[in-house]
Amino acid sequence: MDNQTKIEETQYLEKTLTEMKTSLKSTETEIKRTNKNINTVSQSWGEVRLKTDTYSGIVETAASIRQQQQMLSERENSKTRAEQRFATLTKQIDKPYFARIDFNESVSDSGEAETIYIGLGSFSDDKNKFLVYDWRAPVASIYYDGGIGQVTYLTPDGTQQANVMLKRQFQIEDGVIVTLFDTEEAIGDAMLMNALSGESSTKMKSIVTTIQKEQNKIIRNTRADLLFVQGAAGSGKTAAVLQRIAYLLYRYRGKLTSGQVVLFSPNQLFNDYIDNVLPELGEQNMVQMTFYQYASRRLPKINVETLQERFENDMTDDKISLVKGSLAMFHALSTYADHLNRSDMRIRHLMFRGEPLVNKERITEIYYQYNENYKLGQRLEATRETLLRSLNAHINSEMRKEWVELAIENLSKQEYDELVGAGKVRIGDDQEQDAASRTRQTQLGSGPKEREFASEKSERHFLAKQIVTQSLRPLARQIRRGSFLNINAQFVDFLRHVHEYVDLSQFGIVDNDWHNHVEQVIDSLKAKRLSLADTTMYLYLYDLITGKHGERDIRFLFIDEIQDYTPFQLAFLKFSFPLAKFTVLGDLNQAIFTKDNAQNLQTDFATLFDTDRVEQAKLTQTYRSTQQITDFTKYILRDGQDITAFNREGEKPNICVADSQPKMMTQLRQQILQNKQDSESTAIITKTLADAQELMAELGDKSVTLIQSENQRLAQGAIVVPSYLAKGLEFDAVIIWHADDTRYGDDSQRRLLYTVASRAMHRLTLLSQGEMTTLIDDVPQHLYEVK
Ligand SMILES: Nc1ncnc2c1ncn2[C@@H]1O[C@H](COP(=O)(O)OP(=O)(O)OP(=O)(O)O)[C@@H](O)[C@H]1O
Repeated sequence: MDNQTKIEETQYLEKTLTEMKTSLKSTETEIKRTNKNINTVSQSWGEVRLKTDTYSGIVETAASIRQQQQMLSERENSKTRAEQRFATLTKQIDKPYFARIDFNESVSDSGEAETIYIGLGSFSDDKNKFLVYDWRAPVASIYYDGGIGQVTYLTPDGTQQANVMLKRQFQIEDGVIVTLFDTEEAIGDAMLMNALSGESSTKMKSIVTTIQKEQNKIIRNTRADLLFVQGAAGSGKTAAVLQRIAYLLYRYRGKLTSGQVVLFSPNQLFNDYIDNVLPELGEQNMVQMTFYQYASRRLPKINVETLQERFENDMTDDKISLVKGSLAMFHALSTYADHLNRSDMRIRHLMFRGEPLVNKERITEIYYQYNENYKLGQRLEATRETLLRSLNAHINSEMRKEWVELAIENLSKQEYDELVGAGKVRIGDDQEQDAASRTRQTQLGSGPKEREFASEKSERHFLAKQIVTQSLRPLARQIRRGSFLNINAQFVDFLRHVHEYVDLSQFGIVDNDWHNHVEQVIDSLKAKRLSLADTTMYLYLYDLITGKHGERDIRFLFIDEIQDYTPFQLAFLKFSFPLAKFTVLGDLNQAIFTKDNAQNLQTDFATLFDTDRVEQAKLTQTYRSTQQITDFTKYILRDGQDITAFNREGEKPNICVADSQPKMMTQLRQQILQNKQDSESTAIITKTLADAQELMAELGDKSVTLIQSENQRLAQGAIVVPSYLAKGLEFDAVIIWHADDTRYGDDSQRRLLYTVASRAMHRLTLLSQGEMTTLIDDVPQHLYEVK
């Protein structure tokens, strides 16, 4: 790079920095000013007069409170905007941009080239001239999509062409240009190499400076309703998708918030691992959860099968898992629910004081008295209303009963005061939910008011009414919650009648096996436990019966590690987020839960979308591991040949065979020490949790952390982690514990072994007791070292 160029670029950087600093100062002043304003408004709360004696007084007070609130929230909004701008600018000042391109928009245009600088966020001077463009701006796509010369790039208005004359990349640190070089490629290998050679950290980083063309397509896709991203381990699926979220938040700014974007991730540790990326890009994190969290949150009284149980104890017959996870089962449940519109709804008595107040026959009659145009949800709503009304009719008859008489006799002074002071109570008054009742209580004040009664009879009448009304209140709540529907019984009824809706023989299941299975499910339901497959079916049935239409506010839904979902679960998510566009990422080779069943996943899921709106993207280049590790791991797979490693050199994977567990332990200790000396973060991956716990006990090394639950935080230094929790994560060095036939003994473990081995970035060690696992028999010997 000649000197003149350096001088010019330094001048441009200095000019940008000066403008940024000025802007930072004025933003700071703006924050101070708004803070002061907020204080003034807050202080003036004291001036709001509370007039609650008369109706007009209450209205007046409410109006001035509202006005005050509005003023406060306007000022707080402008403070938040200023604070956000301040945070972005502070970040930008260190590295205002990372690239420059000179181009003509029209290919034939021979006029003067336009020059733009690209950074994490855009920045314009006080004359509104852009000094830096956001990497997500349409024009910035030129940078990612091609080299020098004619480049076709994607914009929201379709493809555009440009003639690129210069592509320059910068490394700027603390406001100083460290390196700059011109390149002719899309994203130069040198830059990628530089990005990948850094040490791993416990947190994933953003990849904006080195996004690859294939990834850019995924990031900027706005057309597809279902975007399928397939790619080998470490091919940057997760990375691309996180930049995609940042892109979407920018592209639809003002219309889309981070709360309308949901990411389903494989486990909680993974959430922790990726949660720095969006903030690093100046955006707020999307909503992140696991499918387990989503499902179990809705069934708080049931113990839903955890990740560990699903991985280690899933005893369900494979054929049964297959049918339960199938789309056929999903459609069967929908048909079954249609049928419930006509008959067979399981209903419970509405019990009061140990006896049916409204018996189930009567409720069933009410439920089915509405015409056939009613949907299940409407039927439920209408039944609720009728039942609530009928409760009022029961007040008078109950008031005459002996238990009420007794209750009046036994009232303590305090209970009496509370009853007469509480004002008129309606059955529907429910402290948690009824805002009107709260308002009434506020108006009346919290203390009991003296109440005069004309006669003893009217006092008794009043008290009786209060007592009955109060005791019926829990019933009103039950009605509102629809607890007269017996969903458990309904679920079991469906299971018992499944053969009427699905051809079980097509799944190789005989009636008797199914029958036995249903009995097992009933037992576990009684014990308040459900497998994840059953939970999903249960929730879908529940939603159909209660007429839920899903969360319509969510606009984009992302599912990572889709191969571990069943078609049923995916269909349920589509039903639960009906207006969301889906981006799903997966690698069939890493299907550790659903195994072979994952094969039809993509086609099955696609049937739920408009064919025109389904798109696919494939990533074959891997970035995580060195060439040596990728070459080794791809041979563990039977069909891993189209995986190409990014050309980054490292040592060959090493295999240590020991003839006893103590010797294996000695080798483990040596390897941990070696990795520590070489500053390589290490994960010792065991197959199961029991293995991890046993190993920790024997190892007795306080500097090593055991990760045994997905709710733990990732720790610095070496960790021991069971295989199913390592999904989606990466480490400098990986040691696979018991890489022998005792743990990885047959073909069904092939994908698991591939998944754990592909977590390694620079160093991979396999420790075995006795012979190595036969799953590496196909790996050419020159690809590894044996110790
Ligand atoms: N364009 C890129 N530039 C720099 N680094 C990248 C790029 N793409 C991916 N990486 C890095 O490669 C590593 C693997 O990426 P990522 O975790 O997204 O892969 P994945 O396909 O989701 O893998 P897995 O299926 O194993 O979970 C990460 O460290 C990521 O930062």
